[in-house]
Amino acid sequence: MSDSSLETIPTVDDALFSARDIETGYGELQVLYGVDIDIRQNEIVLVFGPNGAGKSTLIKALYQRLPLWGGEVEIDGSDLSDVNSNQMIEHGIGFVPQTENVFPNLTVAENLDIGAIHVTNPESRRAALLELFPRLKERLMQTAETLSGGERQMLAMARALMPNPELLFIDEPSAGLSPQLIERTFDHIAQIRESGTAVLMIEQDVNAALSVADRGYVLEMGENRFEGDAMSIRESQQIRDLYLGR
Ligand SMILES: Nc1ncnc2c1ncn2[C@@H]1O[C@H](COP(=O)(O)OP(=O)(O)OP(=O)(O)O)[C@@H](O)[C@H]1O
Repeated sequence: MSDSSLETIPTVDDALFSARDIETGYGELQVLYGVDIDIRQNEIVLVFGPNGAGKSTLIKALYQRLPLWGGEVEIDGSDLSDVNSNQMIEHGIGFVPQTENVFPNLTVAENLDIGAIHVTNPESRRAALLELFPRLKERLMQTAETLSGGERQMLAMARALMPNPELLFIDEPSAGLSPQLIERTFDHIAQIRESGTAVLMIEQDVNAALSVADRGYVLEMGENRFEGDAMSIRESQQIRDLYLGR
C-alpha cells in the first residue's frame, strides 16, 4: 500500500531516541515485525493504527516491559538493550501506562514524592509541576482514588515527570476521559513539550492527538505503514479514509 500524498520521512538524522527493527510478541505469537521509530528532542510523536496493530506492545517493548526478540533501542547514542524498565528513568525515559499509573490509597503529594526517587531537588521539581498542573495543587492531601479521571491522568503524568525525563512514553492519554478533558489532557501534553520533555504517545483519538503532535507513525499488523509530519497526516485523504474514519 502506498500514499503519494503523504510525505514519507526517511530515518531522522537528529533523533534523541531511535528504535530499529523492533521484534517482539507473547509466547509463540509474534506481534511486531521490525518496527522503526525515531523521536527528536522536544518532539511529540504519535503512534496510531487499527486495533490489534501492536501499538501497546510497541510501547511496552520500547520501555523494556516486554523482552525484545530483535532490534535495537538507543537514547542519546547509548544502547538500551540491556537496560531494564526500572532503570529507564536513569537514562532519561519516563512512562505513563494506561492503567495502574497512580497509587490509589496515597495522597497526591505522596504519589509525587514516590516519583521523586531520582530527583536531586524534589521540592522545586514538585513546585514546577504543580504550576503545570494547578488542579493538583488544590488536591495535594486528597487520595488518588478520590480524583476524577482527568485529575488522575494529570497526577500520573506529573508523577512520571518528577525526575524531569528527556522523553516520556504515554499509553492512551485520553482513555476514559470526556471530550472536554481530552482537550485539556492534550493541552498538558503540549506544555510538557514546551517544558523540554519529548513525548511518544499511543492514542485512539487520533484527531485530538494530531492537534498537538509533530509527527506520526501508522502501525498496521506489527509493521510501519506510514510516517510523516502531523500536517501531512491530517491532510492525507487516504489516511483519513483508512484510519480516521470513525
Ligand atoms: N499479554 C498478551 N498475551 C498474548 N497476546 C497479547 C497480549 N497482549 C496483546 N496481545 C496480542 O497482541 C496483539 C497486539 O496487541 P496490542 O495491544 O499491542 O495492540 P494495539 O494496537 O495496542 O490494539 P488496541 O488499539 O486495540 O489497543 C493482539 O493480537 C493482542 O491480542
